Amino acid sequence: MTAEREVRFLEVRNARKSFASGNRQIEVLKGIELTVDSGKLTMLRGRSGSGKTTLLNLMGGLDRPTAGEVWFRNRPLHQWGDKQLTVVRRREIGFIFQSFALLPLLTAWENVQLSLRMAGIPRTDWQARTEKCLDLVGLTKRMFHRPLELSGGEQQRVAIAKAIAHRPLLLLADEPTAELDSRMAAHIISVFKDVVEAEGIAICMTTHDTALWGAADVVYQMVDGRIVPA
Ligand SMILES: Nc1ncnc2c1ncn2[C@@H]1O[C@H](COP(=O)(O)OP(=O)(O)OP(=O)(O)O)[C@@H](O)[C@H]1O
Repeated sequence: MTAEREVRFLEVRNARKSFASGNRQIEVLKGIELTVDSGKLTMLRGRSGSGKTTLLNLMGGLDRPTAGEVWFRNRPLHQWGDKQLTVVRRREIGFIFQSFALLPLLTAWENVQLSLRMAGIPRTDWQARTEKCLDLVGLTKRMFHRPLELSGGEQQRVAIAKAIAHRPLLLLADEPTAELDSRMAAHIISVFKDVVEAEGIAICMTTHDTALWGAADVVYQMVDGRIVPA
């Protein structure tokens, strides 16, 4: 009898990723083992070039490993084609990148609403969900401002509201605090903790900001394409 495998929310198993550089292959991920759970804030720390973004891309189905496995809710993303990955990304995953990715001519409200429209959420749900998400990130009073009328931290909070609006189960954030001062960065992390608690989702973010690690439920440290004890 074979033992049943415990199913985790997101599992990366012995993942490798190489890129071609001229006629050489550069191995950027060298056998990554990692799990991410719902209701937890997970941080990936490591120097620039250690492979954090490459790993995040595998976890979010933006790219596939050269070898190894990525299981998301017990489904093998490493075996999936582009169409299936696009569907899972659109429905179940939210992304936040370093640059805020807000549309400059739209208000905070309109930016969040746009992501509901893109995700195919029924129009009748837009108002309540937009209000809820902007409230969760503490921007109720500024929801009719355009990005340029908001501070960097406020813009990033709009980006969070936008990324969680369609109720993803997993939120991936690549250096979400890199362009913010330490006070704003701490605020963004407290918003992440509120989102984890209020929505019960999993958040995995990369950061090299030492001051933030203490707020994580789980920290993985990356060195040169490998996970080492944090
Ligand atoms: N598409 C690609 N083609 C070739 N090399 C790549 C590609 N993507 C990433 N790399 C290389 O892989 C290494 C790791 O990059 P990655 O962006 O994952 O690191 P990182 O830890 O996120 O760094 P940073 O903190 O600077 O964003 C780098 O040396 C980078 O040049």
